[in-house]
Amino acid sequence: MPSQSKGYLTLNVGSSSIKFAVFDAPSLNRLLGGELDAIGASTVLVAKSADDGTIRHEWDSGKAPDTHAGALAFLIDWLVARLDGLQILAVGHRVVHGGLSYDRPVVVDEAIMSKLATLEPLAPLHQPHNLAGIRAAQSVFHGVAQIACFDTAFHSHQPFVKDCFALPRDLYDEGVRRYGFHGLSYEYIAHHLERDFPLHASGRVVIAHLGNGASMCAMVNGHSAASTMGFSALDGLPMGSRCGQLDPGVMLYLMQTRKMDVNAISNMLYKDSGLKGISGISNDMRTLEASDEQSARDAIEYFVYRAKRELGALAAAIEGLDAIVFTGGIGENSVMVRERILAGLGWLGVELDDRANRESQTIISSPRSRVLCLRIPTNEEHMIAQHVQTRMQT
Ligand SMILES: Nc1ncnc2c1ncn2[C@@H]1O[C@H](COP(=O)(O)OP(=O)(O)O)[C@@H](O)[C@H]1O
Ligand SMILES: CC(=O)OP(=O)(O)O
Ligand SMILES: [Mg+2]
Repeated sequence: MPSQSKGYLTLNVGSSSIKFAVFDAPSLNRLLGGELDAIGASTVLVAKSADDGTIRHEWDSGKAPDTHAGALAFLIDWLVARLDGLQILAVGHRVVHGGLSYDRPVVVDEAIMSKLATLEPLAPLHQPHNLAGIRAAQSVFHGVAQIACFDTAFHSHQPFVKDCFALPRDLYDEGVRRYGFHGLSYEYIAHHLERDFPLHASGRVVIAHLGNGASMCAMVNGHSAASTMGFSALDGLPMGSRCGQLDPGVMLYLMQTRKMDVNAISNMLYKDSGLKGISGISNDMRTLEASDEQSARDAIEYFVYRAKRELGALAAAIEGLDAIVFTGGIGENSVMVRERILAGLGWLGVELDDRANRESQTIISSPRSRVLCLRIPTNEEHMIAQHVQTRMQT
């Protein structure tokens, strides 16, 4: 990396991955970026430098960090060794939950850290790791601004009916509402659409962010109008290891009949459900697609079924549909999942172009399709860097 220059570091700690990138300031050209993928299963670090050189780091058997904390500690050391004199002006962090208080990026201080920690129970697979990322960066980049960018911010300021639950009203006032997540990803896609598909960007779009965490967002004129995720990062679509939408009666049953306590239920819903729970094999779509087991097929079938169902519901919520965008680890990479979801949406005017889908082109619908279907890789790190730069300039 060029010494004497200045830049921003961004950290995006997801449920199965830690993505990172270093950007030059003020151009926001990416100097280095990559991810630690499949944390806990078969952690691997893959990164790309600005000249497109690929760097791959694998560990000897049994030596790979198998927790987010271990992966983070490794990554920070690894990054510092590669900065080569680059001055980090600020570090931007994806923080999934901003609660009622934070609807835009903030420079964190101790009071904010404490407040964000109170939201950990609403996103236990993310929020503690997001805050650990801030602590780790603080300990290496002394005195450098740590800026939290929130997944929830893109969905904030919805009208009452869109973010309430039909519960006693005082719970709403206390903050028990639908927040929605993956907002940095949706915001990035919204900008991309505005640039490359302006007509559709000003219309009604459903973005399917399908990764280890999965949600959909219905957008009207570039603004979030509805999301499948709610109060916590559990609701909506089934995910790698999270249940998605669940009848609250099941929770009562687990407590009353199985006598399960909060920890046991939390572990089940966050870590042992979704694709992993149904298949009994893996949370990872790659593994399930490669498996011949019936339970793996069941898990994929349920994922596709719920995706079609939620897509239909969101199209109804925004009274029509002009475009669908696939993004996230599954949305960007699984030809089969995209094909199967779209094959069930002919009634909405969707017509897939098989070849374009197989080739993972940007436009994957046929020219006759009434709804434009797109595959657009997300870039939460770039969105964070944009927020960081804006925040540093104000
Ligand atoms: N080539 C692929 N084919 C199918 N699914 C994939 C592929 N690559 C990644 N995935 C899926 O994407 C998930 C990771 O999604 P990603 O959005 O990067 O992660 P996170 O939710 O942790 O941010 C993996 O767990 C896996 O299910
Ligand atoms: C909110 C969420 O589920 O994030 P991720 O997809 O990164 O796990
Ligand atoms: Mg993610």
